[in-house]
Amino acid sequence: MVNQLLGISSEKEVGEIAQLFSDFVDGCLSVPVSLPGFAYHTAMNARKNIIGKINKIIADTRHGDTSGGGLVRRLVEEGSLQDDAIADFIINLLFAGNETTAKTMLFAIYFLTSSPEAADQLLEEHRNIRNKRLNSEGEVDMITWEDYKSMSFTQNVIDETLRLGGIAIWLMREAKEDVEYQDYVIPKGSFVVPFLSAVHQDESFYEEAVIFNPCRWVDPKNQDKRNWRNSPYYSPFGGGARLCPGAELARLQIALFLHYFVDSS
Ligand code: HEM
Repeated sequence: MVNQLLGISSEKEVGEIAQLFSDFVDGCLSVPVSLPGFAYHTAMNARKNIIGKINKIIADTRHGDTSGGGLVRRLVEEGSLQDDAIADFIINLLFAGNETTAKTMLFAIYFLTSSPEAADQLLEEHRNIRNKRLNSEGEVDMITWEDYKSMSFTQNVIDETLRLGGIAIWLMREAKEDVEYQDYVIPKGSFVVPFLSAVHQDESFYEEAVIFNPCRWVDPKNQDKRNWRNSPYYSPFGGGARLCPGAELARLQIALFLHYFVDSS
């Protein structure tokens, strides 16, 4: 993510930003006291440092540096956002796309450890892909888009992980007008919390809903539920105008992580 957004590839600098970012995330959920020694204070300093690094890339771009720079550089070249909006946008993307994807990877491994059959099937899929990529010198070629598209069981594992262990448990909304729902009226201005995981784990939609079973997604009766872009039964990436713009990227990252993880284990 750091590489794609900021165009930074040196391991040392990526590590430094990862640390600053981790300080920032920790402090965002702490008591907001900005005094030395408090997590919030550390977080605000970390945010300032990250913004400093983004501003340097912006300045370098303006001085004609065209090497690297990632999304920041693209945004400067496009010229449609003010500098402070670029920095906020990048921090937002780091925030929205970092923990979510990493925790989903963690959950996938957690669920697989208690489901040896699914783990074996996943391993077989990835061993087959790896064997196909073995070249005549006995080396393994880089994974391709076609390889990714062929990971059908992996997609089942990702969908099942997001169903059972989705990171976005609920969303926050405000009713912009009175809304009638069954026998209720939700008055304009109400704070509404759609509880995604309650739907994802509802026995009336999913048999043995609390069991991790990636194969449920090949069952014909679940096909109409599966489309995460617009299914009312399955929305780990939200829906409508605020549908997660990073969903495809996240799925790709998780699939690649699983590929290299199971292949090296
Ligand atoms: C497994 C990983 C991810 C999950 C489960 C996830 C989930 C979600 C959900 C449920 C929303 C909707 C929030 C709402 O409606 O209030 C959302 C929004 C968003 N996500 Fe993700 N996300 C993931 C990965 C990513 C990645 C990788 C990025 C960017 C690189 C990203 C960027 C965003 C942004 C910018 C929004 C706000 C969209 C808007 O309000 O218009 N997400 N995400």
